[in-house]
Amino acid sequence: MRQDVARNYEEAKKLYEQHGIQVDEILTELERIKISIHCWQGDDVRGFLFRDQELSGGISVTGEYPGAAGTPEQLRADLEKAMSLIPGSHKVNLHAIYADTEESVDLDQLEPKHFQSWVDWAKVQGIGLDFNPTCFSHDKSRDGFTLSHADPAIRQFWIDHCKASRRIGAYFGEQLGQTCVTNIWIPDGYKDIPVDRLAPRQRLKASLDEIFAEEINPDWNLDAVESKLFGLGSEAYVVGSHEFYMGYGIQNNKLICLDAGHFHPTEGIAGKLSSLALFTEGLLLHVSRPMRWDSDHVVIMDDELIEIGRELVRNDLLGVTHIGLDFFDASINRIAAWVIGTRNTIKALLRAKLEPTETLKQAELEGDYTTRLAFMEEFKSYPFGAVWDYYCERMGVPVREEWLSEVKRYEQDVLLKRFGS
Ligand SMILES: C[C@H](O)[C@H](O)[C@@H](O)C(=O)CO
Ligand SMILES: [Mn+2]
Repeated sequence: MRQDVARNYEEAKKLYEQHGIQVDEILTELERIKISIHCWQGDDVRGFLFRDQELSGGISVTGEYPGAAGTPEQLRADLEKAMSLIPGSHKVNLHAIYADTEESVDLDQLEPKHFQSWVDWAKVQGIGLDFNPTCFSHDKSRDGFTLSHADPAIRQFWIDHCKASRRIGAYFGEQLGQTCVTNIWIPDGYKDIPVDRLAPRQRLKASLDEIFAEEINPDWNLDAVESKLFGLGSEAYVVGSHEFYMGYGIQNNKLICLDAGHFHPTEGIAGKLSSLALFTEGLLLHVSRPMRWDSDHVVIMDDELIEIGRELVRNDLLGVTHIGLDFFDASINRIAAWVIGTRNTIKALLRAKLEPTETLKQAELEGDYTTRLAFMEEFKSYPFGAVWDYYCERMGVPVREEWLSEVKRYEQDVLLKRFGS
């Protein structure tokens, strides 16, 4: 243990302990929190199944930073490098297009065997896997509709893909001993104002009912549904809106996924957690950063992230919340993107845990809003950074910005040597 890090930690601890905040215990709790790291930051959401398909579905990756992973082996190596710089043991979130197979197989025919290399790898890493059907970047989603498509044959293709995805998720859960969350997001929607908003939603509801009809052990797989307000090309209407999935999820006992970029530009998700928690058995988050639109920028320590951390901690929601990341930036080193976004997410949780929650709640209850405001403001400059540094050192990952030189070295030794970089 580095002496400067240990010394700063001891000083910080004294300050927090004056307020009854048990820092050592908090660090033990922090170790247990898993963040689901999204594989798609590593290759700009291209996947391996259909390398010639353009990214579609109203999402977009911009930037030409060299070194994107081009094979499953490269993507896994990059994830390993990122995870070696992030404290704790986490999960990796896969999309169906990341199947690792020589077979030419379409989405509706996917089986667990097409992901065996991922499972083997996850076992070696000691991590869990999460999963997502890929309802975009495919010939059958070219007109922007999938599970709500008016053509029953196309709809059936996507239903079968989602059914296959749940079985793959269950296989992950069973093999790895960690529940897999399989999250359904579809891009379906209209660019311009529709006449019939109801019929596509009726079809989506019927498709979901068929997808979820098969009973799957909830210890292996949990289903989630992800809403959206608008996308590129679906500005006027999205079938799977927040209201739609909130209703569906509550009625059918599914996790409701809140993506931080899927609401009105100034609308945050933090304030929604306490309401949803009262009516659902669990939540899934896609921690992202919208900038003017659902731009999926790398997560930074901004007000929204701090507030999400606080809501999870203050309301004791960490036990029922699956925290996933969802951003993709190709204008910077992709491993750095993972490291920055994941470290920030964990750091925001630590920061929230280091607040005097009981004191704040008591002050609020007593109507002493002066104390509430004073404490909230003063704690913003308490030395949580010293606690974070100690946590990183204790977990065997680089302290502060020291991780960056590792990433730069990997870029020189590995990323820039990749074909096409
Ligand atoms: C690739 C992801 O599944 C996708 O980003 C989805 O979760 C989403 O947020 C779409 O806007
Ligand atoms: Mn998302």
